[in-house]
Amino acid sequence: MAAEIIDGKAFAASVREKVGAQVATLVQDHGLTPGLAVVLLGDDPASQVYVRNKGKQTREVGMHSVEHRLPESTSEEDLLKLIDALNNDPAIHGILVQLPLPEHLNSDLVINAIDPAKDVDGFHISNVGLLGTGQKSMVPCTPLGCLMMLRDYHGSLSGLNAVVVGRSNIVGKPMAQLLLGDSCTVTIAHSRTKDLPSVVRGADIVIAAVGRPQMIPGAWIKPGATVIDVGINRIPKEDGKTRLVGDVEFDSAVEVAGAITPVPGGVGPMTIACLLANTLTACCRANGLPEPEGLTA
Ligand SMILES: NC(=O)C1=CN([C@@H]2O[C@H](COP(=O)(O)OP(=O)(O)OC[C@H]3O[C@@H](n4cnc5c(N)ncnc54)[C@H](OP(=O)(O)O)[C@@H]3O)[C@@H](O)[C@H]2O)C=CC1
Ligand SMILES: Nc1nc(=O)c2c([nH]1)NC[C@@H]1CN(c3ccc(C(=O)N[C@@H](CCC(=O)O)C(=O)O)cc3)C=[N+]21
Repeated sequence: MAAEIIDGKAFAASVREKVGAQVATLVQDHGLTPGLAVVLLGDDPASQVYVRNKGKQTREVGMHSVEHRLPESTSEEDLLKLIDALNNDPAIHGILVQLPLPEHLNSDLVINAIDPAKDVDGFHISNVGLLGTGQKSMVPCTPLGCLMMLRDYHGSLSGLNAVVVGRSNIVGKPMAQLLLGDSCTVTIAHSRTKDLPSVVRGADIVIAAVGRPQMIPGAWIKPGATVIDVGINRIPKEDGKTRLVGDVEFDSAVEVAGAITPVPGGVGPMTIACLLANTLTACCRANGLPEPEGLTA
C-alpha cells in the first residue's frame, strides 16, 4: 500500500487563509496592519525566488511587506544599522534576514541584533532559550510547519519515536525541541551517527533535514512510518535543466511509509505560511492582543 501524501501546498493555503482572516480583523477592529521586513544580501538566484514568494504571499494576506536587497559586500556596521532601524520602526512587526549570510559577516551577531519580539525566524538566542525551556517564544518557521502537519495527521504525537536527521540551528535542533514538547521520544542523528539506517528504522516519525539529495531510501523506513522531508536540493535533469528533490528517495519511501511529504509541495510552502503566521503573532503580542488561534506551537 502506497503512503498517504501529505499535501503541504494545500495545508499552507489553509494556514494563509486563517492568517488572512485574522489580519482583516486586526485592520478592521484595531487599525493595525502586521508588517514584515525581509533582508537579502547578494544575488543568489534561489534566495531571490524565496524572497519574491515571501513578498507576494505577505501582500496576499493583507500584510505590509518591505524588502531590503543589499549588495553582497555590505558591511556588518551597515547591516546592523538597518536592523536597528527596523527594530525601531512601529510599522514592522517581523524581521527576517535571509541566511546564509556572506562569509565576512558574523551571522550570530547579526541575528542576535534583531529585537527578539520581531524575530519571526525564531533564531535569536532568547527565542532559542525560551523554546528549550518550554516558554512562549517565536518558533522557527520550518519546524513549526512540520509540527503542524504532524499534529494534523496523527492527532497526538505522545510516545511516538521520532528521529530527526540533521542538527542545524535552523531546522534539526528546534524540530527536536518541538517534538519533545509534544512528548515524542526524540533521537537526533547527524554525520557522525553510527549505523544511520538502523536508527531511522526505529522511527515512527522521520524528519529528514540533511541537504543531501535522496539520501534516505525506502529500505531504511519502518513500514507505516510518517516521513517529513525538509530537504530542498536542486539536481540536474537529463534535458540540462534542474529539478527539486528532497533528502528522501521519494519513489522507494512512498511504498513503505504510512504518510510522506513530497518535494516540492511539502515543507517548503508551509515554511512561508508559518512566517506569515509568526508575523501575525508578533503583531498581536506587540499590541497586547490575544494570540492568533491555531497558528502557534
Ligand atoms: N523546506 C524548507 O523550508 C527548508 C529547507 N531546508 C533544506 O533542508 C536541508 C537541511 O538544511 P540545514 O539544516 O540548513 O542544513 P545544514 O547543512 O546546516 O545541516 C545539515 C545537517 O545534516 C547532517 N548531515 C550531513 N551529512 C549527513 C550524513 N551523511 N548523514 C547524517 N547526517 C548528515 C549534518 O551533520 P553534522 O552536524 O554532523 O555536520 C548537519 O547536522 C537542506 O536541503 C536545506 O535546503 C532548509 C531550511 C528550510
Ligand atoms: N532566515 C532564513 N529563514 C528561512 O526560513 C530560510 C532562510 N533564511 N534561507 C533559506 C531557507 C530555505 N527556505 C525555503 C522556504 C521556502 C521554500 C519553498 O517554498 N519551496 C517550494 C518550491 C520553491 C521552488 O520551486 O524553488 C516547495 O518546496 O514546494 C523552500 C525553502 C527558507 N529558508
